[in-house]
Amino acid sequence: MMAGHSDNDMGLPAFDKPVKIAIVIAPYYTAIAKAQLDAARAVLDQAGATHETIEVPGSLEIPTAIGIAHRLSNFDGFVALGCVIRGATSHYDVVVNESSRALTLLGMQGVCIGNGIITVENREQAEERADAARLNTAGGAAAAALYLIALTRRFGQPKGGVGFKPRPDVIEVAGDTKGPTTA
Ligand SMILES: Nc1c(NC[C@H](O)[C@H](O)[C@H](O)CO)[nH]c(=O)[nH]c1=O
Ligand SMILES: CC(=O)[C@@H](O)COP(=O)(O)O
Repeated sequence: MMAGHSDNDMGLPAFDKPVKIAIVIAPYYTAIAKAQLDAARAVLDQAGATHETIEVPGSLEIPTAIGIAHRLSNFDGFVALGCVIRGATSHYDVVVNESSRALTLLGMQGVCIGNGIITVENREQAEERADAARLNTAGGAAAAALYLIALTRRFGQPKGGVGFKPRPDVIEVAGDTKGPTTA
């Protein structure tokens, strides 16, 4: 799986338990969005992940939608897809900088997100990056989300005997340990 200008084909991680992904897309430019969606879905299907698609009006709403879905549902990770093309004002910088910053902040809190928001100067650059047969940035974002999920599962495995084990006859409720159960 190679994407963007990278020459490193890292392949895709393998999973022994199902992976559930949400693709959160801002279809601001419909043809670009379709190409991105097809590219991301192809990679997720190749990895055997299940996925559903959530649409929002613009890229600025993508982080909020991911935050809501992460808090209220049970996705293992997210693929953020959008396309931001510079216009005549500084609004481009707002959309680009704030959407990427918010996605990074969510990632630092442990949310597995592949960022496939295209940020470009013109339509031609957008088409080249959305095309799975060319730079395939959406496929790369899907792969990135899968890698972060694999990393979470790798380090999230139960530790082998490190630290104290709770006594089987004791139920701890929010730090207030109850005595042996009689149930
Ligand atoms: N100009 C682009 C936008 N702008 C819309 C914002 O993302 C946002 O939806 C609006 O400011 C309301 O909060 N969005 C894109 O995804 N791409 C653009 O080129
Ligand atoms: C990226 C944008 O927000 C852009 O489409 C807005 O265009 P403009 O700066 O000409 O208002």
